[in-house]
Amino acid sequence: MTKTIVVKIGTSSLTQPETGQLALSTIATLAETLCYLRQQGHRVILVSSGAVGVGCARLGLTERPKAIALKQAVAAVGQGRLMRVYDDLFTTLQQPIAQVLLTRSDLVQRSRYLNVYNTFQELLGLGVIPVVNENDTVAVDELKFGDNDTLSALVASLVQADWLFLLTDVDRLYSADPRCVPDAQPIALVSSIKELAQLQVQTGSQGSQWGTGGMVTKISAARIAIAAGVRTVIAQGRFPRNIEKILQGEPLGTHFQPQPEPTSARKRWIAYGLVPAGKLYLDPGAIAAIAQAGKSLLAAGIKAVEGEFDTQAAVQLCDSSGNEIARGLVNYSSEELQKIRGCHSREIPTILGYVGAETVVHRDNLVLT
Ligand SMILES: Nc1ncnc2c1ncn2[C@@H]1O[C@H](COP(=O)(O)OP(=O)(O)O)[C@@H](O)[C@H]1O
Ligand SMILES: N[C@@H](CCC(=O)OP(=O)(O)O)C(=O)O
Repeated sequence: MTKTIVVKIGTSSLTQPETGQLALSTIATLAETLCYLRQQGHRVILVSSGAVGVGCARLGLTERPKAIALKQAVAAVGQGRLMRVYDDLFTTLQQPIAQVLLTRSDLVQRSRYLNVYNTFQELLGLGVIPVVNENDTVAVDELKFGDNDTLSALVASLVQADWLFLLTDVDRLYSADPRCVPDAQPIALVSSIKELAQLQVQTGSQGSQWGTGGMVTKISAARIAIAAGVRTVIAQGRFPRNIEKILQGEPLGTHFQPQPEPTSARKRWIAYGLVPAGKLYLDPGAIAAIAQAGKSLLAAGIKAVEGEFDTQAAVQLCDSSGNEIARGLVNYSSEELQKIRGCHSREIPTILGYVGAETVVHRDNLVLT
């Protein structure tokens, strides 16, 4: 049966750790594997990092640049080289590919989000393998995916993929970073988001020398993807053929089982496409109402408002410690919410001088995170 498969490969797998030069045999095997999947009739998307790493190698830089303008310039050098290599390999295998460079803002605006969706559908319908990366050269800090793990999960969610493979330089997720904790325990299966929280995996904050985000971003990417119904696997990038083995049922890597009832496409856009513009701190009663009873958020349950935003902005709904419980689109601006927070809905017309919505976030616009 045709499956939609998103494969993300990180810089640490695409380049030689010692020199930063391209790991050509890995990339060639990856190309062969993805072509094999296409021949099996699957729809395939590759999310490839490496623009900054390859750009550094091309320019003789020995460290990942920290200054934003330099990083953006280096990415512009590396992205072209990377695509050249991919196109040579895939063309040899008679497989057309496409370059898709995205920024966060492409997913924020609903019309652009739908446009990106349509473009992916057309490319996949044409039998093309889209090669996706963040458009590092133009991305601004406030509107960035920041790492390709998140980007790949958002792409997998957008196209409603069946599988997301996060290929990296370790063979799976461990209870702690195996580089620092030699007796860290391998984790084969994570069966729910709740189980993931209970496992209390230690990730450290750092990835490998050239990678961005380490395991933290892979775990949060897995969370986004499984909520969208996408089975996610963290696996070793040096052996791309393992993807075929995993699809045939071999127990390799760490599997994250998808949520049985995926969140709807619109709610996924609210939760992960939009960038939250503020925070609403809720009292325990409001948290129980939205999280357990599936109700809308009313002004009475809001204790504090953070940030400045207009009506219809996306905001985070948090407990008193600031832990996010849900996201939603607000029916009032931050200025209005400062006046009506803690009040009963029937008082709103008197306080604001007009009749507004009864709810602050309607349950149709609210998604638990
Ligand atoms: N709990 C953990 N299990 C496995 N690897 C971990 C863990 N915590 C941190 N890591 C580190 O994450 C690194 C992979 O992240 P990163 O360098 O960003 O890879 P990539 O370039 O593939 O995105 C591994 O090399 C490993 O040292
Ligand atoms: N967009 C950046 C990649 C950022 C990133 O997430 O890198 P990695 O952790 O290696 O997957 C690049 O192409 O260099």
